[in-house]
Amino acid sequence: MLRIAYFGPQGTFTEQAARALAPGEDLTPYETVRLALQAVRDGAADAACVPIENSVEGVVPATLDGLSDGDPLVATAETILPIHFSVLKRPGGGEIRTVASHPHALAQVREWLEANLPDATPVASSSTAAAAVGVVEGDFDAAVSAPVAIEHYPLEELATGVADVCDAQTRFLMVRRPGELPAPTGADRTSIVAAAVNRTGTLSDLLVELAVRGINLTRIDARPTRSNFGEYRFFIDFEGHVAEPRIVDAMAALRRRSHLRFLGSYPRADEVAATIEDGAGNQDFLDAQAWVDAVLKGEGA
Ligand SMILES: O=C(O)C(=O)C[C@]1(C(=O)O)C=C[C@@H](O)C=C1
Repeated sequence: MLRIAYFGPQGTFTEQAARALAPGEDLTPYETVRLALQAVRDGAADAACVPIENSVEGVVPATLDGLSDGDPLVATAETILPIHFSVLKRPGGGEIRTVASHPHALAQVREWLEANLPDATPVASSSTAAAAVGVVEGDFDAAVSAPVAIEHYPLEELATGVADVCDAQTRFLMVRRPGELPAPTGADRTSIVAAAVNRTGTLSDLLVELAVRGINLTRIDARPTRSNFGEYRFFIDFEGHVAEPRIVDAMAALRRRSHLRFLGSYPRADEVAATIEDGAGNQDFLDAQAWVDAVLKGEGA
């Protein structure tokens, strides 16, 4: 049985994602994303499930920083969950003066809180489930939690199906120590982080390497390097798998232009097939390479 670390405690959306990605495996909650990733690096877990981006609030900084620092880890799978919340309180309970949750969750229910609990003070907690634990322990009066949290904690629902944006989604990754890659499916995503020198055109030079090969971006984010003010790392997701000739070509070019870390090639949860531009398909790259090989052997021109 695989040992799967996940961003917990029990009852987070991430636990739900881990169950979807690794059904029947041995799941262990860790209090922070960093600790879940560390468990994989230390060998205490075979893989970790962590949130990466939300359609309303954007990226999860702890995950980006956790993947770019420390020993390399690579994503082997992703899943996307619809996000709507339950607001939980102690049974009976009294006035709701504080309402706690993960900052991403609070940001996704801001309008609901203003309309329904205008006098309650929002308080940030390490996860949606940590907020539920805090309510059980009397630290807060209510928690904005994943619907499954009610199964883990002796709380009652003040409201369910809460979301300012009704079709909000969060994407989660399963990451491991580098090893065998998942096979290409034709509907894959590749994730990288690139640090380049601070000079005019650096970012555009990186993006051009993808654009000229007809490779479609699915996400780009910048995070500070944390060492030199004003220096950034670029987290780039694009369509395709590193085992494809067109992606190999792009990765080699990016590697020449930046300090590059490969963060994985894995099947897309939405199964959207990669866009292939005319003349930029894998066979086009293979044919071009075969032509160059023939030239080198003196067999063609
Ligand atoms: O706290 C949780 O339940 C999580 O799994 C984290 C997280 C996030 O990081 O965005 C996941 C989904 C929701 O968007 C809110 C919180």
